[in-house]
Amino acid sequence: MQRDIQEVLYSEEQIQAKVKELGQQISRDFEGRNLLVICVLKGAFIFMADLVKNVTIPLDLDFMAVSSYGASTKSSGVVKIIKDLDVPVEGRDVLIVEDIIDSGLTLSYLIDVLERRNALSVTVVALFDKPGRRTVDLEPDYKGFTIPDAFVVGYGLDFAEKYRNLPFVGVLKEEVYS
Ligand SMILES: O=P(O)(O)OC[C@H]1O[C@H](OP(=O)(O)OP(=O)(O)O)[C@H](O)[C@@H]1O
Ligand code: HPA
Ligand SMILES: [Mg+2]
Repeated sequence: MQRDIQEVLYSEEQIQAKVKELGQQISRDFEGRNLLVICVLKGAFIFMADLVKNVTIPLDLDFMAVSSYGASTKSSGVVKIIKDLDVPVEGRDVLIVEDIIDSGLTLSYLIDVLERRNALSVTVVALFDKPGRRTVDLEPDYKGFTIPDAFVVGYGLDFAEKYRNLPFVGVLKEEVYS
């Protein structure tokens, strides 16, 4: 697995430090609110687990699974809901937890869905932001790292379902997917 990585962008330690910082910020900003944290599966599962351990205020959790990449390094452009939320979002302060914003299509679709369901507020935390590839104008409210225009894997992020279990994030060698 490690042999397929061209370059490590962020180590496990760097990621953990950033996640802690984000958790503390969110704890302060959402104090006294009716917080519902939504994990966007599958990619965000590790980030979500580490993040909520660093949030010190009460919260509810739910999961939504969406997919648009499949076994490609480019978005299909079609965001599919594979699993929907179990709870209504009406009147809730919703925090969407994403591993990465690339084209922005997944997030813009999700924000639209949650707003149409009358969430009180919709906020986004993304660990990685790849602004160079954006096709939809969109900025996360909380961001971990800005990354270059390369396909990355690890810490939940996959290529064709592999590499999610790497504890760091790195650039995948082009020969692996071309
Ligand atoms: O900004 P975008 O171009 O929409 O890309 C970001 C989305 O793509 C990935 O999900 P993917 O569709 O690969 O599903 P997965 O999380 O199950 O891997 C990633 O986890 C984000 O949800
Ligand atoms: O760079 C990426 N890596 C893995 N999954 C992704 N989904 C969008 N961009 C990426
Ligand atoms: Mg994926």
